[in-house]
Amino acid sequence: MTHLLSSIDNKTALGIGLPVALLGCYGAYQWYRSRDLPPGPIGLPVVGRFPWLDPNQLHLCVEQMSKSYSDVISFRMGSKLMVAVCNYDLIRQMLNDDNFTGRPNAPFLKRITEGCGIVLSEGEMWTQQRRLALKSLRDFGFARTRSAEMVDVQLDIIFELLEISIEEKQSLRVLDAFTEATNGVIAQLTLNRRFKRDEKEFEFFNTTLKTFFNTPVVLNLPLFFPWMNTIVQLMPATNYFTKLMLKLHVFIREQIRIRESILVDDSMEPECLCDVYIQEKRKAEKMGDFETFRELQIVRVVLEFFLAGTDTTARSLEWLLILMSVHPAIQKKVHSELDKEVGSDRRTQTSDKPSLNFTTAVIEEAYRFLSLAAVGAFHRAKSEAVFHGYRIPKDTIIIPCVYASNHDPRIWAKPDEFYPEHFLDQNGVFTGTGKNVPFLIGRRACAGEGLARMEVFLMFTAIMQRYRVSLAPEFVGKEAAILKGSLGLLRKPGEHKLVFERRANDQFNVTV
Ligand code: HEM
Repeated sequence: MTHLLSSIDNKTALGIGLPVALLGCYGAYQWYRSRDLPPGPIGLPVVGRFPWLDPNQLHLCVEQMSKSYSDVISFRMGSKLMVAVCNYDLIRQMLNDDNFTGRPNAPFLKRITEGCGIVLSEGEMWTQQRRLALKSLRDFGFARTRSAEMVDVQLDIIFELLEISIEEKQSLRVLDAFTEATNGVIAQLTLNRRFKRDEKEFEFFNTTLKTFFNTPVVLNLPLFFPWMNTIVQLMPATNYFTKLMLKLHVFIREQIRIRESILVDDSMEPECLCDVYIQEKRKAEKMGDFETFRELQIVRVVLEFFLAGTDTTARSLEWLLILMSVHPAIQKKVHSELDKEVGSDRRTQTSDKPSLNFTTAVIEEAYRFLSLAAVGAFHRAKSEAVFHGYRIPKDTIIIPCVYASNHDPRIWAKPDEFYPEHFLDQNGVFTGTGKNVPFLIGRRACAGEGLARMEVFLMFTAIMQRYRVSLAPEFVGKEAAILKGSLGLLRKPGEHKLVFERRANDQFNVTV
């Protein structure tokens, strides 16, 4: 009997003691792992903070954690240590440090890119490709006259669509029209090609790009759970999306062939980014270097300008029109300024910017308020470092939280309101972009900022010159949900449609 009792006691003791001991070990391990790290919430074994993070509103979760802990916080997603930086000065300091210019190792994308291109590359390869891409785009009038002419061509197409919607008294989702327009601009800049709207090749390209933007999140999970890599590789979706990307590669390769056949003589003036790369490739090969400008490199750079430069710009325009619909008084002030400073017998030009203080402030405020790339693009610590007094281990994933910085009440008078006065002085003069970081800052900042700003300014002002925009009646009252939207790679507005009206009368005619 005594023996039986003592055996029950032992079992009970084991039943309670073992979990307590395991928990104690886990706690001690966590404590050891997180010594000197930025403060932050503890997560669960294996999954880390995943169960607490809403991927559709990740920017708000990060902002909330930073309010509870500090401007620099750490937490785990799966087995990966994440450090989020939520303060302008610290973002600036971090992104100017070469150690934080790495990119996380996303296995799905890495298999496709093989380290080529700009967006995911690192080190010497990245520096070289980025410098050349920026230089060649500047040389073709990047953000200057030539690109402005390309925008004009695209505007004609947008106006055609808006006119049809007015004639047919239909409400409209504008995103597709803007995506086509921004694709058109990039096609001309990178490939010197002007696609026609209904051209089969362009339709295929547009649709494939659009599908790729909807790559399921699960394909990128091995970034946080490396043990999932093999499982994800075997999934049908991986196969489907890899094939899709390779189709885009084939399309760009065909375009490179066309440019190569035109560029027969090396002394010919390059006409687009692709030409510059072809000439550099030929030069390098003459010197025996077959790696730096191998064809995949050119393919990736061109494709990345489409991937990074179309949806971003198109979404900014879509959001701007939503904001004008939700704030009719602000829209009215934009109309008045455009009428007074530009009139109705020509389209706006970039040179009009200095006289369009209010409109420029509205655009800048939209960039801030939206913070389109709300959690930026992830960076990676290339080696262990001390930042702001905290230890940042090698391979930590860095989140430069654009949204938290752009909604920081220490910087912005009304952080959660759409308030163009953030960028105006007492005399109504535009004060400059200040601490607004929609394109991020530092060594890896957006390579297309100049082009994006020019496209958004010219397209938005041209539309405002002609049209008044409002929410379709069935969406009135749903403004809060539309503005809240959700976060994929970029912040998307909630379900909505817009209605356009000609502003003056049917004779209103703005010519180029
Ligand atoms: C409103 C439009 C746009 C926004 C809000 C935007 C925002 C951003 C952000 C936040 C980054 C990440 C920077 C970092 O990692 O530190 C980025 C990177 C990049 N963007 Fe943009 N972008 C826009 C338009 C464009 C356009 C039009 C192009 C090209 C024509 C472009 C090309 C790139 C490239 C190549 C990178 C990668 C830079 C690198 O890794 O070195 N973007 N962009």
